[in-house]
Amino acid sequence: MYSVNAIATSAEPPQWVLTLSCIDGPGIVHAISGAVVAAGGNIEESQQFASRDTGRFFMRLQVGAVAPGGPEAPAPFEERFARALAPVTERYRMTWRLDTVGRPVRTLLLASTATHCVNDLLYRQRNGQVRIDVPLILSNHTTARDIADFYGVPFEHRAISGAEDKAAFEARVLDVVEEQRIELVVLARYMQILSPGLCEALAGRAINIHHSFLPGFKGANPYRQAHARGVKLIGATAHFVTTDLDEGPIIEQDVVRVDHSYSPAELMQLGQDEEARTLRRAVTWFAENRILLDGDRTIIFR
Ligand SMILES: Nc1nc2c(c(=O)[nH]1)N[C@@H](CN(C=O)c1ccc(C(=O)N[C@@H](CCC(=O)O)C(=O)O)cc1)CN2
Repeated sequence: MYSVNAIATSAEPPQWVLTLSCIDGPGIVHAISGAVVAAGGNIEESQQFASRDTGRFFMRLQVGAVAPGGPEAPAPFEERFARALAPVTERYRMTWRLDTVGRPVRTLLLASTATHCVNDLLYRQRNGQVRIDVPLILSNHTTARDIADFYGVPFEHRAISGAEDKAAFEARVLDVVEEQRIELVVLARYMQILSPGLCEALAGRAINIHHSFLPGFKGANPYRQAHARGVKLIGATAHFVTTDLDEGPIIEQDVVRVDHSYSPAELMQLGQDEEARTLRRAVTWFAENRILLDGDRTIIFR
């Protein structure tokens, strides 16, 4: 299975990022770098990992084009590279993806009442730190509308007060994903549990920010649980969304020290920065093709 996304995005010479996985074995790196050279490319960044758990090999390459191609009319680098890769990907039965470095990822934000993660992502998108395009914010509350208006991002409110509303909301998510060619759905403190059907449809392309250091304190009120438990560290966890609540493969986590003097409200206040920072990193790594899945675990090439 492979895909090629190649839209040039800036004046700098274009770079490509190749991510791949396959059953581990000898000669993979040699074969891949040979394909880069054959296509007239230069490896500018390379990371790899062989998983003893699953016996699979994972690799991320960032490649620049050096040679314009052969004597005949030069084909674009991504075509030359895909052609050179074909025998290698077939021989090793690879799952691979070729993308352009810096290409903004089409991202749908889902929100509820909390706005700090939406605000942070739109601010970072605006200043070019997070390479995403956000065609829509979809929310079951109206709280984030002002922030969406400030950043000029379309906002759609659909209230949820029962199962029918929830099903309609989820149907709208799927419509938007198709209509807007969405590559990533971000649950930016979206507080409704997604159905198994939607989780399956969005498998590997929906990221949630959970407001605790998982696996501790699952559910909707982790700060209250943390306060009651008297923890000395609180945190946040960005993970892929699966049917099992707060159980999806973890992408990034962060913590901050607290003590007995913090009320639940103060823990929530303090935790907002951790949540925003943790989600920002996870979305950035997704946009830069730095996340690969090894079963229920992630490999992060950062
Ligand atoms: N299928 C999944 N859906 C969602 C996940 C997930 O991991 N898998 N994460 C949540 C986010 N979340 C914690 O991070 C969370 C959100 C909401 C709830 C919850 O109990 N919600 C209640 C309604 C609460 C409300 O309306 O405020 C419910 O849905 O009945 C627990 C955890 C997002 N979705």
